[in-house]
Formats: sequence, C-alpha cells, structure tokens
Amino acid sequence: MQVAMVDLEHHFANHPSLFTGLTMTLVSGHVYALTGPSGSGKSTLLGILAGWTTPSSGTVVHTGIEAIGWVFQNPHGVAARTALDHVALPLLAQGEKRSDAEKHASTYLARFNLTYAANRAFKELSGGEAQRLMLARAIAAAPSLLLVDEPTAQLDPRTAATVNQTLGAIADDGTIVVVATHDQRTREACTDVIDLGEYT
Ligand SMILES: Nc1ncnc2c1ncn2[C@@H]1O[C@H](COP(=O)(O)OP(=O)(O)OP(=O)(O)O)[C@@H](O)[C@H]1O
Repeated sequence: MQVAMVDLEHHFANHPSLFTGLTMTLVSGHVYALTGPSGSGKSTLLGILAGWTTPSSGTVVHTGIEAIGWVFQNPHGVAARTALDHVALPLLAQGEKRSDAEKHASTYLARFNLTYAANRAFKELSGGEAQRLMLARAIAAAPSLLLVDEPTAQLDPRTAATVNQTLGAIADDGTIVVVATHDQRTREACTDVIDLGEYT
C-alpha cells in the first residue's frame, strides 16, 4: 500500500505556483506531518492526495488504497449519541454484530485515551476529547489513507497535547496518515515531515 507523488506542481488560475517538484512516496504505518507557512498549499495538497483536486502537473499514484478517511479541524458528531456509539458505527457498517462492534470500539477508545468517556454524549465532550474521538472513529473505519487537517488548530496547548500524544499510535494498523499542521508539537509527534516550504 502506498501513495506516490511524482513531480507535483500546483497553481490556481492566474496565481503563482504553490509548490513545485514534489516527489515523495508515502508508505504504510507512517504519520506524515504536512507543514509550511499559511497559504503554502497544505489543504490543497490533501485534496490532491484524495483525488478531489487535479494537480496542475505531475501525478499521484495510489497503490492498494481502497478507502480514504478525513478528519477536519472542527469535530462533528451527533450531540446525543455516546462516544462509544460514534466509534461502533463504522464497525457495524462493516458488518460486525453490535456486541462485537462495541467491544472493538472500546479498544479504539482506549488507544485514544478515551475509555473514561465511552458513555458520555458527544455534546458533553471537551474539544480535545471530541477531536480524539474523531481520530478513533476515522481509524475504526479502517481507511488505507487518512487525511487530517489541522487537528489542534482550535485547541489550547494543554488540550492539544492530549491529541498529539495519540498521533504516534494512529498508523499502528498500517494506515498511511497525513496531518496538515502549524503546531510544532504535532509535527514532533509524527514520524515524518513533508515541508511544503522546501518545494517553492
Ligand atoms: N479554489 C481555489 N481557487 C483559487 N485559489 C485558491 C483556491 N483554494 C485555495 N486557494 C488559495 O491557494 C493558497 C493555498 O491554500 P491552502 O488552503 O491550500 O493553504 P494552507 O497551506 O492549507 O493554508 P493555511 O495554513 O492557512 O490553512 C491560498 O492562497 C488560497 O487562498
């Protein structure tokens, strides 16, 4: 399973290039921090990796990528549903029995330090808990490629730290993870860095 970026260049009509000459192969089990100044094209590159945006030149070759997951900067959940329900849902959708899905969901909650919050409604969760829940839910859906956009942007530094602590373990199942971020500590929690500042 891999995603190969080959000589990518992108610019919007009548604008200069955001990045150029970007060649890199993303592999299973790695968590890539996607960094660069504001406006350098991080979100645009996530869209290119997902296949939503066609690069101006170069190619992205997906090998063995079946499902792509996203986690956005603002957590979205169902207010009255519990944390456990949010993670069990993708497992039920994969055909697991409810009892198995809940057991399995509990292990994902544990991985993101949320065991204590399993039976809390989404609306009762703090920003950091809700963001960790989004990561747990995304991983439970077993994507081959997970794209995460600024997971700590809305969080204070202490809460952000609780999210960053879980990032290292996020690719344990072999998922390829790309995290767009401005946060130095998020960057340090990842295994690799793609710095768009190097491709201008
Ligand atoms: N559809 C579009 N048409 C024209 N310009 C666009 C479009 N989408 C984004 N841009 C511009 O391209 C540049 C890169 O945007 P992008 O959101 O990818 O940057 P970013 O690195 O994610 O920024 P930030 O760190 O501020 O979130 C910005 O100047 C943005 O205004």
